[in-house]
Amino acid sequence: MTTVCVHGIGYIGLATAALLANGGYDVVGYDPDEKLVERTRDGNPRTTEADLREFVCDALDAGFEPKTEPVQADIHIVCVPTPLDDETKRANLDYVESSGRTVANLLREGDTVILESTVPPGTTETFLAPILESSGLVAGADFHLAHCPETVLPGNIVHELVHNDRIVGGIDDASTDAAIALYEPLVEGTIHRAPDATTAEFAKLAQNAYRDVNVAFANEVARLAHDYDISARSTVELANSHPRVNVLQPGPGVGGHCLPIDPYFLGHESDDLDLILAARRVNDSMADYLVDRLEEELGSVTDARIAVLGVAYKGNVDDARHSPGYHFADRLVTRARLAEGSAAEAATDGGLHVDVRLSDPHVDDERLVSLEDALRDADAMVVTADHDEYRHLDPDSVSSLMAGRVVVDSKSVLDPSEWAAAGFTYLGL
Ligand SMILES: NC(=O)c1ccc[n+]([C@@H]2O[C@H](COP(=O)([O-])OP(=O)(O)OC[C@H]3O[C@@H](n4cnc5c(N)ncnc54)[C@H](O)[C@@H]3O)[C@@H](O)[C@H]2O)c1
Ligand SMILES: CC(=O)N[C@@H]1[C@@H](OP(=O)(O)OP(=O)(O)OC[C@H]2O[C@@H](n3ccc(=O)[nH]c3=O)[C@H](O)[C@@H]2O)O[C@H](CO)[C@@H](O)[C@@H]1O
Repeated sequence: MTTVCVHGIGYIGLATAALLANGGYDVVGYDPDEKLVERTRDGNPRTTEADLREFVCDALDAGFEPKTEPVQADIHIVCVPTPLDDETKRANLDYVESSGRTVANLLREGDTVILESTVPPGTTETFLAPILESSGLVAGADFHLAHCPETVLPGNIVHELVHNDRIVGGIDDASTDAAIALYEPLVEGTIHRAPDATTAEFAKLAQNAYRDVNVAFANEVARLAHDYDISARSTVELANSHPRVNVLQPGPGVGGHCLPIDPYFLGHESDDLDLILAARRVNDSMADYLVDRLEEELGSVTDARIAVLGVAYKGNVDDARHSPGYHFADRLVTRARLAEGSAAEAATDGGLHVDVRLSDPHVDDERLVSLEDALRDADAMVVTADHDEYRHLDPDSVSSLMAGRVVVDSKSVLDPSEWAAAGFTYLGL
């Protein structure tokens, strides 16, 4: 039986390991995080996606072994984090480097190494290959090496893992063949053969930058529509009746640990980011824009009590990385401080000058309070994630808790006429 060692069993690695184990491969999932390994081994994986939980439990029954030690294997799959360095806006490849060294120590002639982490163009060939070659083996000649980017959508991972198309790019044809042979029996989507690993890396980043740019377009349209005092939601719906137009939905900004990061990777060895950087700026500025809208209504946010509903980066997920909700809360605090003094004072001022109550039914964080505590005596309610729970909020019950009657619905989850009928000033995007 073909043996596989998946390096990193976080969100992507765990699902990939489970897919392979359920498909008949002999799979070890190596992760240095002892707690993660223990709870995964106990059938309690760190996920709120019910079908992923079941998928992992099936994999454990099929022999999948989570371990804190890596093992030799015919195929090594690297699924480690690739965060963005906030200062330099460059990819931090430290985890890829250390994982590469681990694999180099285990590598045997004829093995295959697949990098699934999202990386800047050129990483597989010019960064990972030399690290693996410290084993004394030569990439292409002695072992196969390919990039196979992951494109699953959080919230729908098990379905997309099987049904999405895949892009596979090896450092040579034999490497591409070896990687395709691994996924082919398990995947129902089409497997696309990239001309090389760098093209596969680039294509993955282009997909995420494309989506980020398109959300930025929707956000700009929403801001323009407001200037004409018309509804962006209706505008987008009408514009999308054209057969070749599909404007996305405006929102409080773009979160998660892919879309706000991956577009910068495209500029790793190039100065030519322009539109893509502008889109990043537009999306990041949505939090300030929402504070502006709130100030237009409240006069000032200083000393206001604001209930922020939803700190997950999008609806019905528990992930709060690069969360628009938290970003909005930070901008509220900064604005309230600025109103109290100079920018220099604001930077050092420990006082808050605004009472921000954060709430989210999906996220586990000690800063969060219950929905009722967030809304009690609040001057305004701001929805920043499209959780299903918020679609069913009853305006009369909310009204009985709040002091003010202002609602900002940045994700279009509420019915504007229903909230207006209950006496609220409804601010949408
Ligand atoms: N989450 C997504 O939606 C998504 C989708 C597509 C691609 N990606 C990409 O996949 C990669 C992994 O993302 P994720 O969301 O699974 O991250 P994650 O943080 O959930 O998991 C990464 C895991 O790697 C482990 N790890 C760190 N160093 C290691 C090492 N040297 N050896 C073995 N394990 C190590 C960590 O302990 C962690 O459990 C990233 O490059 C990400 O950009 C993520
Ligand atoms: C190209 C693509 O599809 N890539 C996906 C993406 O996954 P994701 O979960 O990050 O993607 P989204 O669901 O788009 O959410 C991102 C943010 O954009 C906001 N948003 C979205 C649509 C909209 O109309 N208006 C918005 O405002 C939303 O609220 C949230 O904050 O990256 C993963 C990792 O690489 C991929 O694997 C996965 O395929």
